Amino acid sequence: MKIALLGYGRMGKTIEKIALQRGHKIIFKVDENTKEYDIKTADVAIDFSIPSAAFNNISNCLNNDVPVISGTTGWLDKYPAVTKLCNKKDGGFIYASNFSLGVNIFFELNEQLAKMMHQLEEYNISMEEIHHTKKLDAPSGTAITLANGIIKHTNKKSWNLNVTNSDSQIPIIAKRIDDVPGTHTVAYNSEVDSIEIKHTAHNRSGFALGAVIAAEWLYGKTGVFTMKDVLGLK
Ligand SMILES: NC(=O)C1=CN([C@@H]2O[C@H](COP(=O)(O)OP(=O)(O)OC[C@H]3O[C@@H](n4cnc5c(N)ncnc54)[C@H](OP(=O)(O)O)[C@@H]3O)[C@@H](O)[C@H]2O)C=CC1
Ligand SMILES: O=C(O)C1=N[C@H](C(=O)O)C[C@H](O)C1
Repeated sequence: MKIALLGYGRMGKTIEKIALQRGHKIIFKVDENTKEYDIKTADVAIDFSIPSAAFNNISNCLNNDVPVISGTTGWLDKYPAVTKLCNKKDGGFIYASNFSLGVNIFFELNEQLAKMMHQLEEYNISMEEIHHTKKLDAPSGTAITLANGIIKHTNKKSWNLNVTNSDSQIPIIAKRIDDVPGTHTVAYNSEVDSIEIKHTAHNRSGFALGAVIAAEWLYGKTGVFTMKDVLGLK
């Protein structure tokens, strides 16, 4: 496939390596300084840019009939508008807060655990995410997906960043340390014990491989999809 990379930072560069290994061509790379490009020449676009740029990047692809994958976090207030545009244009779109296979299994595990824990009032839930110091958004998109997975199965109504426990909210502690690629922990603590599930990314290759697999899967399809569709977890 001819792939356009919208965003050529840490993730864009890792995706390039994996896409080339899998026999794809990178036809152009867009960063903050790219003035003009013709998105129509791409078979598929992969957006790993910045929160303020993602919506325009995605809309430009959909308006030009180019299927698009986005892993950029921190722009989801505009997700309903993207869904509407994608359906109107009969385009193809996938967003995932985390494209790695391991995290998508972790998402399933998190929901199963939440279902098991929600009757046990003696346990307090909390979450922690740790990322590198260059990260622009907090909490991470992955932490928000995990929180939504818990909200679906419990009486928690929302999440709260860096605030201690409350009955209706899930506290998420966000830490920024050196070059940590991404570590997420969901913990249930009682007076007598703790249960924790944790995913630790050792590098960015898992995110990048998942994004390229998602792009391969999306090519030739129309609709708004998630990694559950790509991985057959539905
Ligand atoms: N879903 C997932 O699996 C994962 C998601 N992410 C998310 O992906 C995003 C990118 O992460 P990362 O690569 O680490 O970030 P980087 O800061 O390393 O890269 C961001 C890139 O976006 C570029 N950029 C800035 N403005 C625009 C624009 N208008 N159009 C296109 N590109 C632009 C930057 O250009 P310049 O260098 O010129 O400023 C840079 O190349 C983040 O939102 C992060 O949270 C990260 C890992 C996994
Ligand atoms: O910014 C990052 O680096 C990452 N962002 C994603 C997120 O916000 O969840 C995915 C991963 O944790 C790395």
